[in-house]
Amino acid sequence: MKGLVLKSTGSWYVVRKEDGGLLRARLRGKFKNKGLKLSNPVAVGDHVTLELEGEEGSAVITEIAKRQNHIIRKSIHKTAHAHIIASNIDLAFLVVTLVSPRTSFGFIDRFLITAEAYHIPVTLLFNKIDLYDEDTLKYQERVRKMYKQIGYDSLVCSAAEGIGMEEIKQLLDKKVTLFSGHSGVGKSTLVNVLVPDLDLKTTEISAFSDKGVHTTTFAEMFEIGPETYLIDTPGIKELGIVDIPKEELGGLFPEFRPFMAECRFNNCLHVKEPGCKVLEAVEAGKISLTRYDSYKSILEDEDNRR
Ligand SMILES: Nc1nc2c(ncn2[C@@H]2O[C@H](COP(=O)(O)OP(=O)(O)OP(=O)(O)O)[C@@H](O)[C@H]2O)c(=O)[nH]1
Ligand SMILES: [Zn+2]
Repeated sequence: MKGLVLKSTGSWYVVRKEDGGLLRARLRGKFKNKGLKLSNPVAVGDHVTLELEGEEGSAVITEIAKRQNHIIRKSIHKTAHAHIIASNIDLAFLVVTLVSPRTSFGFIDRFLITAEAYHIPVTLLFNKIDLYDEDTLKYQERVRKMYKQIGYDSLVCSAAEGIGMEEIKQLLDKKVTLFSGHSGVGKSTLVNVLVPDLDLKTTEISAFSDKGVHTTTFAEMFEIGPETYLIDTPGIKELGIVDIPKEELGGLFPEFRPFMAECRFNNCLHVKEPGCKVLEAVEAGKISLTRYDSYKSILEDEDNRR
Protein backbone atom coordinates (compact mmCIF):
# COMPACT_ATOMS: atom_id res chain seq x y z
CA MET A 1 0.00 0.00 0.00
CA LYS A 2 1.24 3.50 -0.83
CA GLY A 3 0.76 6.71 1.11
CA LEU A 4 1.87 10.28 1.68
CA VAL A 5 3.28 11.48 5.03
CA LEU A 6 1.28 14.48 6.27
CA LYS A 7 2.62 14.84 9.75
CA SER A 8 5.51 13.65 11.84
CA THR A 9 5.77 13.58 15.60
CA GLY A 10 9.28 12.21 15.60
CA SER A 11 8.25 8.70 16.59
CA TRP A 12 5.21 8.11 14.41
CA TYR A 13 3.52 9.58 11.39
CA VAL A 14 0.13 10.49 10.00
CA VAL A 15 -0.14 9.08 6.47
CA ARG A 16 -2.76 9.72 3.81
CA LYS A 17 -3.46 6.46 1.99
CA GLU A 18 -3.92 6.46 -1.77
CA ASP A 19 -7.58 5.52 -1.30
CA GLY A 20 -8.10 8.62 0.86
CA GLY A 21 -8.12 7.33 4.42
CA LEU A 22 -5.69 8.29 7.19
CA LEU A 23 -3.32 5.93 8.94
CA ARG A 24 -1.07 6.13 11.92
CA ALA A 25 2.26 4.64 10.94
CA ARG A 26 5.55 3.85 12.56
CA LEU A 27 8.91 2.73 11.31
CA ARG A 28 10.27 -0.75 11.35
CA GLY A 29 13.96 -1.39 11.60
CA LYS A 30 16.62 1.02 10.56
CA PHE A 31 16.40 3.26 7.57
CA LYS A 32 19.56 4.51 5.99
CA ASN A 33 19.70 7.91 4.33
CA LYS A 34 22.48 8.00 1.81
CA GLY A 35 25.26 10.43 2.62
CA LEU A 36 23.51 12.37 5.35
CA LYS A 37 23.37 11.46 8.99
CA LEU A 38 19.79 12.30 9.76
CA SER A 39 17.89 12.42 13.00
CA ASN A 40 14.66 11.55 11.20
CA PRO A 41 14.48 9.08 8.35
CA VAL A 42 10.93 9.97 7.30
CA ALA A 43 9.77 13.51 6.54
CA VAL A 44 6.53 15.28 5.82
CA GLY A 45 5.97 15.01 2.07
CA ASP A 46 7.55 11.57 1.75
CA HIS A 47 5.84 8.99 -0.43
CA VAL A 48 6.00 5.71 1.45
CA THR A 49 5.08 2.06 1.17
CA LEU A 50 3.05 0.69 4.07
CA GLU A 51 2.08 -2.62 5.57
CA LEU A 52 -1.03 -2.81 7.69
CA GLU A 53 -0.70 -4.00 11.25
CA GLY A 54 -3.31 -5.92 13.20
CA GLU A 55 -4.81 -2.84 14.76
CA GLU A 56 -7.31 -0.91 12.64
CA GLY A 57 -5.85 2.29 11.18
CA SER A 58 -2.28 1.44 12.10
CA ALA A 59 0.62 0.56 9.81
CA VAL A 60 4.36 0.15 9.39
CA ILE A 61 6.42 2.13 6.88
CA THR A 62 8.58 -0.28 4.96
CA GLU A 63 9.93 1.90 2.18
CA ILE A 64 10.50 5.57 1.34
CA ALA A 65 10.37 6.62 -2.29
CA LYS A 66 13.25 8.63 -3.72
CA ARG A 67 12.84 12.32 -2.89
CA GLN A 68 12.56 14.93 -5.61
CA ASN A 69 14.00 17.46 -3.12
CA HIS A 70 14.07 18.16 0.60
CA ILE A 71 14.81 20.91 3.05
CA ILE A 72 16.85 20.34 6.17
CA ARG A 73 17.97 22.07 9.30
CA LYS A 74 20.78 21.23 11.65
CA SER A 75 19.77 18.54 14.07
CA ILE A 76 19.42 19.24 17.76
CA HIS A 77 20.87 15.78 18.37
CA LYS A 78 24.64 15.63 18.56
CA THR A 79 24.86 12.29 16.83
CA ALA A 80 23.04 13.38 13.70
CA HIS A 81 24.01 16.12 11.25
CA ALA A 82 20.69 17.16 9.93
CA HIS A 83 16.99 16.97 10.31
CA ILE A 84 14.73 16.82 7.26
CA ILE A 85 11.93 19.33 7.57
CA ALA A 86 9.97 18.39 4.48
CA SER A 87 10.38 16.72 1.12
CA ASN A 88 8.97 16.72 -2.42
CA ILE A 89 8.16 20.41 -2.48
CA ASP A 90 6.81 21.67 -5.82
CA LEU A 91 6.90 25.35 -4.99
CA ALA A 92 8.10 27.73 -2.31
CA PHE A 93 6.05 30.86 -1.82
CA LEU A 94 8.05 33.63 -0.24
CA VAL A 95 5.69 36.25 1.14
CA VAL A 96 7.35 39.68 1.23
CA THR A 97 6.24 43.24 1.92
CA LEU A 98 7.76 46.55 0.89
CA VAL A 99 6.20 48.37 3.85
CA SER A 100 5.14 47.47 7.37
CA PRO A 101 7.47 45.59 7.69
CA ARG A 102 9.86 45.97 4.79
CA THR A 103 11.46 42.68 3.77
CA SER A 104 15.16 43.21 3.10
CA PHE A 105 16.78 42.14 -0.16
CA GLY A 106 19.32 40.29 1.95
CA PHE A 107 16.57 38.08 3.36
CA ILE A 108 14.95 37.53 -0.04
CA ASP A 109 18.22 36.64 -1.75
CA ARG A 110 19.29 34.31 1.03
CA PHE A 111 16.00 32.49 0.65
CA LEU A 112 16.44 32.33 -3.11
CA ILE A 113 19.93 30.85 -3.01
CA THR A 114 18.86 28.25 -0.47
CA ALA A 115 15.96 27.29 -2.71
CA GLU A 116 18.39 27.09 -5.66
CA ALA A 117 20.59 24.76 -3.63
CA TYR A 118 17.57 22.59 -2.82
CA HIS A 119 16.18 22.73 -6.37
CA ILE A 120 12.88 24.24 -5.28
CA PRO A 121 11.20 26.80 -7.56
CA VAL A 122 10.25 30.05 -5.82
CA THR A 123 7.49 32.54 -6.48
CA LEU A 124 7.66 35.85 -4.65
CA LEU A 125 4.39 37.11 -3.28
CA PHE A 126 4.20 40.85 -2.56
CA ASN A 127 1.52 41.27 0.08
CA LYS A 128 -0.15 44.34 1.62
CA ILE A 129 -0.39 46.24 -1.67
CA ASP A 130 -3.39 48.06 -0.16
CA LEU A 131 -0.84 49.99 1.91
CA TYR A 132 1.37 51.05 -0.99
CA ASP A 133 1.32 54.60 -2.29
CA GLU A 134 1.99 55.36 -5.94
CA ASP A 135 5.76 55.60 -5.50
CA THR A 136 5.90 52.31 -3.64
CA LEU A 137 3.83 50.65 -6.34
CA LYS A 138 6.27 51.90 -8.98
CA TYR A 139 9.18 50.71 -6.88
CA GLN A 140 7.48 47.33 -6.50
CA GLU A 141 7.26 47.01 -10.27
CA ARG A 142 10.98 47.72 -10.61
CA VAL A 143 11.78 45.10 -7.98
CA ARG A 144 9.49 42.55 -9.64
CA LYS A 145 11.07 43.26 -13.01
CA MET A 146 14.55 42.75 -11.57
CA TYR A 147 13.60 39.34 -10.18
CA LYS A 148 11.69 38.40 -13.32
CA GLN A 149 14.81 39.03 -15.42
CA ILE A 150 16.71 36.58 -13.25
CA GLY A 151 13.92 34.04 -13.63
CA TYR A 152 11.81 34.46 -10.51
CA ASP A 153 8.08 34.97 -10.96
CA SER A 154 6.10 37.10 -8.59
CA LEU A 155 2.51 37.95 -7.72
CA VAL A 156 1.01 40.89 -5.89
CA CYS A 157 -1.82 40.63 -3.40
CA SER A 158 -3.58 42.05 -0.41
CA ALA A 159 -4.72 39.42 2.04
CA ALA A 160 -6.58 42.12 3.95
CA GLU A 161 -8.66 43.17 0.95
CA GLY A 162 -8.78 39.84 -0.86
CA ILE A 163 -6.91 41.12 -3.92
CA GLY A 164 -5.03 38.58 -6.04
CA MET A 165 -6.44 35.52 -4.28
CA GLU A 166 -7.70 33.71 -7.40
CA GLU A 167 -4.30 33.87 -9.06
CA ILE A 168 -2.67 32.45 -5.95
CA LYS A 169 -5.22 29.62 -5.73
CA GLN A 170 -4.57 28.70 -9.35
CA LEU A 171 -0.85 28.58 -8.71
CA LEU A 172 -1.27 26.34 -5.65
CA ASP A 173 -3.58 23.87 -7.39
CA LYS A 174 -2.29 20.25 -7.40
CA LYS A 175 1.01 21.25 -5.82
CA VAL A 176 2.83 20.89 -2.54
CA THR A 177 3.65 24.47 -1.59
CA LEU A 178 5.82 25.74 1.21
CA PHE A 179 4.77 29.08 2.68
CA SER A 180 7.58 31.20 4.07
CA GLY A 181 8.24 34.78 4.99
CA HIS A 182 9.42 37.08 7.72
CA SER A 183 7.28 37.56 10.77
CA GLY A 184 4.44 40.02 10.18
CA VAL A 185 4.25 39.87 6.38
CA GLY A 186 0.81 38.27 6.58
CA LYS A 187 1.28 34.53 6.08
CA SER A 188 -1.42 33.52 8.56
CA THR A 189 -3.83 36.13 7.25
CA LEU A 190 -3.23 34.93 3.72
CA VAL A 191 -3.71 31.27 4.54
CA ASN A 192 -6.94 32.07 6.37
CA VAL A 193 -8.30 33.91 3.35
CA LEU A 194 -7.20 31.21 0.92
CA VAL A 195 -8.46 28.33 3.04
CA PRO A 196 -11.18 29.59 5.38
CA ASP A 197 -12.04 26.07 6.56
CA LEU A 198 -8.44 25.03 7.20
CA ASP A 199 -9.18 24.44 10.88
CA LEU A 200 -11.80 21.87 9.96
CA LYS A 201 -9.45 20.17 7.56
CA THR A 202 -6.71 19.91 10.12
CA THR A 203 -9.01 18.55 12.81
CA GLU A 204 -9.16 15.21 11.08
CA ILE A 205 -5.38 14.98 11.23
CA SER A 206 -5.20 16.47 14.72
CA ALA A 207 -7.51 13.73 15.92
CA PHE A 208 -4.65 11.36 15.14
CA SER A 209 -2.21 13.36 17.23
CA ASP A 210 -1.85 12.96 20.96
CA LYS A 211 -3.31 15.82 22.92
CA GLY A 212 -0.77 18.01 24.60
CA VAL A 213 2.12 16.77 22.51
CA HIS A 214 3.48 19.86 20.87
CA THR A 215 5.79 19.15 18.03
CA THR A 216 6.86 22.60 17.02
CA THR A 217 10.09 21.36 15.50
CA PHE A 218 8.25 19.26 12.95
CA ALA A 219 6.58 20.46 9.82
CA GLU A 220 3.01 19.68 8.94
CA MET A 221 1.26 19.42 5.63
CA PHE A 222 -2.28 20.71 5.26
CA GLU A 223 -4.61 19.44 2.57
CA ILE A 224 -6.30 22.46 1.12
CA GLY A 225 -7.86 20.80 -1.90
CA PRO A 226 -7.59 17.68 -4.04
CA GLU A 227 -3.86 16.82 -4.31
CA THR A 228 -3.13 20.32 -3.05
CA TYR A 229 -1.06 20.85 0.07
CA LEU A 230 0.46 23.65 2.08
CA ILE A 231 3.50 23.06 4.25
CA ASP A 232 3.80 24.99 7.41
CA THR A 233 7.18 24.92 9.09
CA PRO A 234 6.73 26.26 12.60
CA GLY A 235 9.46 28.56 13.76
CA ILE A 236 11.39 28.31 10.52
CA LYS A 237 11.37 31.57 8.63
CA GLU A 238 14.15 30.61 6.31
CA LEU A 239 14.59 27.47 4.30
CA GLY A 240 16.76 25.70 6.81
CA ILE A 241 20.51 25.80 6.62
CA VAL A 242 22.81 24.53 3.99
CA ASP A 243 26.56 24.73 4.07
CA ILE A 244 27.52 26.23 0.78
CA PRO A 245 31.19 26.15 -0.15
CA LYS A 246 32.29 29.69 -1.03
CA GLU A 247 33.27 28.68 -4.56
CA GLU A 248 29.74 27.43 -5.18
CA LEU A 249 27.86 30.47 -3.91
CA GLY A 250 28.04 32.41 -7.18
CA GLY A 251 26.45 29.47 -9.00
CA LEU A 252 23.34 29.89 -6.85
CA PHE A 253 22.81 33.33 -8.39
CA PRO A 254 21.39 32.27 -11.77
CA GLU A 255 22.30 35.59 -13.44
CA PHE A 256 25.97 35.17 -12.45
CA ARG A 257 26.35 31.83 -14.19
CA PRO A 258 26.99 32.93 -17.78
CA PHE A 259 29.60 35.45 -16.60
CA MET A 260 31.27 33.15 -14.06
CA ALA A 261 32.09 30.70 -16.79
CA GLU A 262 34.28 33.39 -18.38
CA CYS A 263 36.21 34.50 -15.26
CA ARG A 264 39.98 34.19 -15.65
CA PHE A 265 40.36 31.96 -12.58
CA ASN A 266 38.09 28.99 -12.19
CA ASN A 267 38.09 29.42 -8.40
CA CYS A 268 37.20 33.13 -8.73
CA LEU A 269 35.08 34.43 -5.84
CA HIS A 270 34.12 37.55 -7.82
CA VAL A 271 35.33 40.03 -5.23
CA LYS A 272 38.49 41.66 -6.57
CA GLU A 273 40.13 39.08 -8.78
CA PRO A 274 41.62 40.27 -12.06
CA GLY A 275 39.71 39.15 -15.14
CA CYS A 276 36.50 38.64 -13.19
CA LYS A 277 33.59 38.82 -15.62
CA VAL A 278 30.99 38.96 -12.85
CA LEU A 279 32.52 42.20 -11.56
CA GLU A 280 32.57 43.56 -15.09
CA ALA A 281 28.91 42.67 -15.49
CA VAL A 282 28.05 44.45 -12.23
CA GLU A 283 29.92 47.54 -13.41
CA ALA A 284 28.19 47.42 -16.77
CA GLY A 285 24.80 47.18 -15.06
CA LYS A 286 24.13 43.69 -16.39
CA ILE A 287 23.95 42.29 -12.87
CA SER A 288 21.94 44.23 -10.31
CA LEU A 289 23.97 45.89 -7.58
CA THR A 290 21.41 44.81 -4.99
CA ARG A 291 21.94 41.19 -5.89
CA TYR A 292 25.70 41.57 -5.95
CA ASP A 293 25.56 43.20 -2.50
CA SER A 294 23.59 40.22 -1.23
CA TYR A 295 26.20 37.92 -2.71
CA LYS A 296 29.04 39.72 -0.93
CA SER A 297 27.19 39.83 2.34
CA ILE A 298 26.48 36.07 2.25
CA LEU A 299 30.10 35.43 1.32
CA GLU A 300 31.29 37.46 4.32
CA ASP A 301 28.91 35.55 6.61
CA GLU A 302 30.38 32.31 5.35
CA ASP A 303 33.81 33.71 6.24
CA ASN A 304 32.66 34.54 9.75
CA ARG A 305 31.14 31.12 10.29
CA ARG A 306 34.41 29.38 9.60
N1 LIG B 1 -2.90 46.32 5.42
C1 LIG B 1 -2.70 45.01 5.37
N2 LIG B 1 -2.42 44.33 6.49
C2 LIG B 1 -2.23 43.00 6.43
C3 LIG B 1 -2.35 42.30 5.21
N3 LIG B 1 -2.09 40.99 5.46
C4 LIG B 1 -1.85 40.90 6.78
N4 LIG B 1 -1.94 42.10 7.38
C5 LIG B 1 -1.72 42.42 8.81
O1 LIG B 1 -0.35 42.22 9.11
C6 LIG B 1 -0.21 41.73 10.45
C7 LIG B 1 0.60 40.45 10.45
O2 LIG B 1 -0.12 39.43 9.78
P1 LIG B 1 0.06 37.87 10.10
O3 LIG B 1 -0.84 37.15 9.18
O4 LIG B 1 -0.08 37.62 11.55
O5 LIG B 1 1.57 37.70 9.69
P2 LIG B 1 2.49 36.37 9.71
O6 LIG B 1 3.36 36.45 8.52
O7 LIG B 1 1.64 35.17 9.86
O8 LIG B 1 3.35 36.61 11.00
P3 LIG B 1 4.03 35.52 11.97
O9 LIG B 1 2.90 34.71 12.52
O10 LIG B 1 4.72 36.36 13.01
O11 LIG B 1 4.99 34.74 11.14
C8 LIG B 1 -1.62 41.56 10.98
O12 LIG B 1 -1.93 42.70 11.74
C9 LIG B 1 -2.47 41.49 9.74
O13 LIG B 1 -3.78 41.95 9.94
C10 LIG B 1 -2.65 43.05 4.01
O14 LIG B 1 -2.77 42.55 2.90
N5 LIG B 1 -2.81 44.39 4.16
ZN1 LIG C 1 34.75 36.17 -11.10
